[in-house]
Amino acid sequence: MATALEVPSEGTDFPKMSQSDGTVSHEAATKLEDVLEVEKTKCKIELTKEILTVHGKKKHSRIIPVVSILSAVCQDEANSKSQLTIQYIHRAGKSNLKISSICLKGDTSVCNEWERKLLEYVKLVPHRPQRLLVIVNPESGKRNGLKIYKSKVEPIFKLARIETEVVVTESAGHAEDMMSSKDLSGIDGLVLVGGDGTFHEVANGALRKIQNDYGINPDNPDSVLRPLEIPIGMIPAGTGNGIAFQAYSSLDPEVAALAIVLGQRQPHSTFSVHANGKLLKYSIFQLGYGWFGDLIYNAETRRNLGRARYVYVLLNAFVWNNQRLMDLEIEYLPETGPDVTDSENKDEIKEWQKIEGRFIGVHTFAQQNNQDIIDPKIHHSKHKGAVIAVTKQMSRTQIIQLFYKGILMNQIPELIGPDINFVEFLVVSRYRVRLKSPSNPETKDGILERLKNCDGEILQLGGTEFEARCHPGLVQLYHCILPSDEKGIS
Ligand SMILES: Nc1ncnc2c1ncn2[C@@H]1O[C@H](COP(=O)(O)OP(=O)(O)OP(=O)(O)O)[C@@H](O)[C@H]1O
Repeated sequence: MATALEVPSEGTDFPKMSQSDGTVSHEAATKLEDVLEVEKTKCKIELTKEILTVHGKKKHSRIIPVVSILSAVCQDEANSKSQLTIQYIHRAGKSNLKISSICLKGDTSVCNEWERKLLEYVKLVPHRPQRLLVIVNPESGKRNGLKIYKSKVEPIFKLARIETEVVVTESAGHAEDMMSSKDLSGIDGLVLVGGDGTFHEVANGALRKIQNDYGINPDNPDSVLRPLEIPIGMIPAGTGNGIAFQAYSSLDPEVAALAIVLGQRQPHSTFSVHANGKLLKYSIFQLGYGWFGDLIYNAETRRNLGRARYVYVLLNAFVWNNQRLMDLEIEYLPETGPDVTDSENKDEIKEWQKIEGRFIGVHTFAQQNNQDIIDPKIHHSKHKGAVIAVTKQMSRTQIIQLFYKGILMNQIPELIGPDINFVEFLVVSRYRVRLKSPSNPETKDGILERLKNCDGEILQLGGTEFEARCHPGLVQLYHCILPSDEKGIS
């Protein structure tokens, strides 16, 4: 039997109803109590603003946090009796959220009152979305985004009584253009149905809009940017869906929809990428120059292969192993973070540092802001910067190490060790890259030197120099905390 006890309410950012001093408010302490039937057995039912409790034999009893209630629906039966069906979200396995239900029977007037009260309390749950803007890319992945939305996501949003405004994109760039002028007042969250590219467009449009609204010059890397106030959730319907996997540890659209209903959110660092005095794009997930950009360029030229294109480019990279070495000058502003207890680091003055050499590329990893940054020297500090990886030429074994253990599996800490001496990890708040001797822009190398992988999309730099600045918490992602993640969440 599934019980709602599996939903953690301690040690996570599940929204809580208690007051800031830790006490439960008078209203929350007020209980609604009744006796209703569960499978023909009379059971005592209690409801506070935080918990619904069904007392009874083991198979009937439940403790269901109000935050996890998906729906409460009362249906009339004969003789002034009704059935109240309560659906709730709970964990099932490591990376899964599931819906279970319990049916309570009793007098119609009592069941109606319970339905009313449950819905009232659910509406009070902090962060629970009531109105969402949904952007569907019908061309992502296997071109089934709309079908996924209609069959798997919309029914969940309807059960949760979430109002939606749905926009189906008509062309590449539509989502970004729309978001850059869309009035988001009254909207609690943005949901996109698609892949990483659609996420990137939605986030970029929304971030541009908010800087514009507040009169902030986004082109200047010194500008302090305004964070996006509402979270973004991704329903995986693309090819790679890396952002969705990072957020939910699952590529199941129903898990994503349930996580969005729960309203859990995680602040996330974002890079602004600048070149020639202009903001080019915001990057939320990954930013790769050199070899990491080549991979995405090669993958995009094989879009006809669908998901297999990523395997194709990796196999190619592995088999041919013809890495382009580039003479790079990398300047960076080290980030030591506010909570560093290590006295060695405490008084460190942040000054631009420089490394130069022949590298195959520079890659930036996605950074959730509540997690410890990965740096052996300052491992336990809560950090505000981001890790960039400056990579030297790799052997085939090292390529496997980097991809299997590192980027694809998102297990970067495992990369740090004596066998990872081909990557220099730097914790930065800002960095600049300059290619010292660029190739002719008409040649293949020249083309590759002038582009980046920005969230899995090709970003044209218009030159061979760029600057990227990390903005902690600029966006928030709907996500799903798994038990193994709890210690990393404050
Ligand atoms: N209606 C449309 N017609 C054609 N292209 C579109 C449309 N709507 C969006 N696009 C473009 O489709 C591109 C690919 O979308 P997306 O990245 O979401 O899917 P994907 O490439 O299959 O997945 P992933 O990026 O996760 O591998 C985006 O760059 C977007 O600009």
